[in-house]
Amino acid sequence: MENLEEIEALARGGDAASQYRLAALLERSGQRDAAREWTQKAADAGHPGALYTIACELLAARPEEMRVDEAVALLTRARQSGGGAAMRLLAVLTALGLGVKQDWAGAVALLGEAVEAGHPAAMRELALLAESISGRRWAGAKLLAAAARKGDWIALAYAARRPGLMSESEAAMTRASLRKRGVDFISLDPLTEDRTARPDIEIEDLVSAAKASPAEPPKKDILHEAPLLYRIPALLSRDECDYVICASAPLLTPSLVVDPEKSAADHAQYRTSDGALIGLLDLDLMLIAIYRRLAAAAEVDWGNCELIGVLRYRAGQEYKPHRDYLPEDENDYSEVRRTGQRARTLLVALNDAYAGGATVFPELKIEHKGRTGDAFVFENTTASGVPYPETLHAGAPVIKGEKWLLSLWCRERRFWFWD
Ligand SMILES: O=C(O)CCC(=O)C(=O)O
Ligand SMILES: [Fe+2]
Repeated sequence: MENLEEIEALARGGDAASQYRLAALLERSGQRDAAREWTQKAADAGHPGALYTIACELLAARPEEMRVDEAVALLTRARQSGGGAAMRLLAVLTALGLGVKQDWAGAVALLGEAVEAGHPAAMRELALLAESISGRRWAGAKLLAAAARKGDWIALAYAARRPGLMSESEAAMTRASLRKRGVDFISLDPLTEDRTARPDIEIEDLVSAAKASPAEPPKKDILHEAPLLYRIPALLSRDECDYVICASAPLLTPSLVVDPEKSAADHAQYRTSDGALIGLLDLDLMLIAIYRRLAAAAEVDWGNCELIGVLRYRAGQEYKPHRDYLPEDENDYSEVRRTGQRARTLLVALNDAYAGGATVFPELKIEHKGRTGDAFVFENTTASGVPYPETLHAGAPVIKGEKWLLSLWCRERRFWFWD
């Protein structure tokens, strides 16, 4: 039990760690204004956690109110006093080119710093990123195991199914406790494949592996021309798909869609799945590397993409027939004019252990159901933005199991919300 009076006395005495602690306790008991004041005091005293908290608030604002430069200044101060979370967020801003010059290698170096500072999520992120970019499976095993030992739940989920990273009994216990905590959206069953690990790989080598440019997407398999529809098998690996699922699972809410009758975002019966949008503060370098690969697969500039969406359909849930281009009415039209239409849609099957749930195009007589990691891309409009009504499509009802789908809508022109 913490003694609130004692913490408060220390906080009043100017101890930054106690000020930050007190702010957290006040926040938890709903005293937001008092919490904010103590966070500010702790930040003024240079506490990295407090500086990071305020920077996140500045970045969570609506794009036109986002104070990016101030956030970068706070994060830079936090980084100087060893704040791993700040280093990790600076890495994201550097990869995006938001408030700082865009620089992938510089971003990975910042992530490496966060790893050296012992930040558990950064350790898991670098391990999986290096594997993903270099294609060297298991290369990050040792770092992943270290992140798991520090309690990072995503690292635990990966480590518990990789043979040899934990003892059998430890792995079984970990799996049971993850299931109890509701982590049942990815399979925790041990993998059977051979381990080709190089368990001695060092952080430095992982950092340099992760700095490489992403590989070109594999070849496409064209299903229809004008409107163009194509498949790219195995665009993402299973580990990458599970990463997207883990990142979005805590963000799921009942879906919002633009109802074509009302042209307003509404909790409609139109789409009955749950959905998540991966926003700025949810991103990390692994997700950004995936994002860039998705844009390349959809053959659009990354800046033209909307946020990555993830949909989870349970048995009986569906996405009724619809078109992805935006209705040209007063609500959306100025935005459509600025960014262009939703010219292309990219879908990636994040899992495949379910029945039903195909994506169907009744007018084109095309039905698609991907294996885990397969991408499916279709044009919604001509190259000059004229809608193709025959792109009417639906996510058929799931009959058994859960369907997890990544959905990315791509505009004709630049879309980044924070532009
Ligand atoms: O669930 C599906 O298969 C279709 C999803 C979809 O149409 C969309 O995300 O725009
Ligand atoms: Fe759609």
